[in-house]
Formats: sequence, C-alpha cells, structure tokens
Amino acid sequence: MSENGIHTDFRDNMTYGEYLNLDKLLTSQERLSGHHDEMLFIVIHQVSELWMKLILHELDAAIESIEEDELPEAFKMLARVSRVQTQIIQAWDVLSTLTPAEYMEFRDSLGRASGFQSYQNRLIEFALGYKQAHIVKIYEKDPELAQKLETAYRAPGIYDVAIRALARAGFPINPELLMRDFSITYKGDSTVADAWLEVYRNVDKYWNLYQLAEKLVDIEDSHQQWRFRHMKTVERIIGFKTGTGGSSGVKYLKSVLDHQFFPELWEVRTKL
Ligand code: HEM
Ligand SMILES: N[C@@H](CC(=O)c1ccccc1NC=O)C(=O)O
Repeated sequence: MSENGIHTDFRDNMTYGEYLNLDKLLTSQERLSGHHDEMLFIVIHQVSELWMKLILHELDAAIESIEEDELPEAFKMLARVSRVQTQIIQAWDVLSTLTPAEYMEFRDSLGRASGFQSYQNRLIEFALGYKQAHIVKIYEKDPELAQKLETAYRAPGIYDVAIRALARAGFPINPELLMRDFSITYKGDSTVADAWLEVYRNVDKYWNLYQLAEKLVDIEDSHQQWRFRHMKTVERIIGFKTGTGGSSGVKYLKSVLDHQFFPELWEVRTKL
C-alpha cells in the first residue's frame, strides 16, 4: 500500500486524479457563507499553504545540507524557495480584488479563525530563526502539532547552521553561539559580523559562503515583502479593525515587520 492508499499492484491503472488526490483537494473548498467571493478567500489560503509546504520541505533539507557542508545542494533548494516566495507575494494581487464590502459579507462566518493560527507559517519563521515562546502555546489543544512545533522551536534555524559553517571554515566565531539554546531568537554577535565582512571582502576566497549569504538575503527580503504585502492588503480590506485572531490587526502586522532574521547580513552592507 502506498501513502495515499492506492495498492501498488494497481499503479498501472492509476489516474491523474488518483495520483494527485484530487477528490480530497477539490472537495475542500466549502464556502460557509455561501457568498460568491468566499471561494477566492479559501483558494488563496489553500494555495498559500501548499506553497508553504514546499518552502518548508526545501528549507529543512537546505538546513541539513548546510550542516553537512554540502553548500551547492543547499543553494539549489534555497533558489527554489525564492521562486516560491515570488508566487506567494504575487498572490496578494489576486486577493486585492476583494473589496471591503465583499469581505464584510462573509467575515462573520470565519468566527475567531485567523492566519495567526497557520502553523506552517510558524514553522517557516522558526526555520528562519524567529522564535517566540507564546507561539507554541497556540497549538496546545493539538498534541501532535504542538510536539512538531516544539521540536522546530528548539532546533537550529538556517542562520544558526550558517554560523556553524562559518566556524568550520575557520572563522573565530564566539563558541557560545555554536551550541546555544536555539529556542531563543538570535540577537546578533560581533564575531559573526566580522566573519561576514571578511567573506564579503574576499569573495573569491570564500565564494560558497558568499553565495550562501546572498541566498539568505534573498529569502529574508522576500519573506519581508510577503509580510508587507499581507499588511497592506489587510489595510485596504479591513482598515484598522481588530483581527479575528484577537490582535490589533494592521498595527500588530506592522510591528512584526521590525524583526530582522539575519542581522549581520544587512549590517555588512554599510561597512563595505
Ligand atoms: C482578507 C484577507 C485577510 C485579512 C483581512 C487578514 C487579516 C489578518 C489579521 C488582522 C491578522 C492578525 C491576527 C489577527 O488578529 O487575526 C492576520 C495574521 C496572519 N495572516 Fe492574515 N489576513 C488575510 C489574508 C491572509 C492570507 C491569504 C494569508 C495566507 C496564508 C494570511 C496569513 C496570515 C498569517 C500567517 C498571519 C500571522 C502573522 C503573524 O503573526 O506574524 N492572511 N491576518
Ligand atoms: N484575521 C482576519 C481573518 C482572516 O483573514 C482569516 C480567517 C480565517 C482563515 C484565514 C484567515 N486569514 C488570514 O489571517 C480578519 O481579522 O478579518
């Protein structure tokens, strides 16, 4: 039996729909309000979650490859992450065709559900090193999910493994960073700043580390663009109303934009 329940003996007769599980996928758009525009709202979220699934798959594998000093493999995966990010950034253009009046027709039927509860978004932010203790608590009613989040919360993020790669390449990195408590969001360190400066000043000597740094900058840049477009799209649709998830809404979404994931990679630009 394969993962999706299709008996391998019958694989020869397998159809397109069976392989892609389309019966499940295409019967999962239930408009609670019955309103025409709720279809757009559901589809945009489902498409975004599917792309997030691929982002996580690639990021997790890239983290492993960096740990094993297999940087070219990691570059391939990180380049793919960037392309997917372009897709989910573009998706905001589709959602901005939803007017405030149209959204208000079905907003009540969403209850207290909110993108705040998107665990894949949390896993991505954990992989990018942004760890907030209160996040894991959101999922405590679902032990399996809570466990998955807890594991990702304690694991090194992509920047932590990049810093370890710098140390293996011979840079004098503060040893406390290498085996630190990874559940704490990285705050920046002068030994890391010095190491990246050296890499950027000697590109030919440290070509792979330089490439890695630029791939990480691409990913942070796109992640911030995604967050910014979300915030602006939300502003044009609900203004400054409070969120269904209980936050202040746009004010909250603006505040999270301040976080920098890979601080020294931005700092180094001023020093060059
Ligand atoms: C009409 C469209 C949308 C509106 C009005 C909206 C509104 C909001 C608001 C107000 C929040 C803050 C939490 C809260 O109090 O609810 C939020 C969070 C969030 N939304 Fe949306 N959103 C929309 C579409 C989307 C889409 C398409 C996605 C894609 C998956 C998404 C993903 C998220 C995520 C991941 C968060 C958590 C952000 C964080 O905590 O950093 N949202 N949204
Ligand atoms: N937080 C949104 C509701 C919302 O957007 C939402 C609701 C259910 C499932 C996903 C959602 N998307 C992103 O937050 C609001 O306050 O209108």
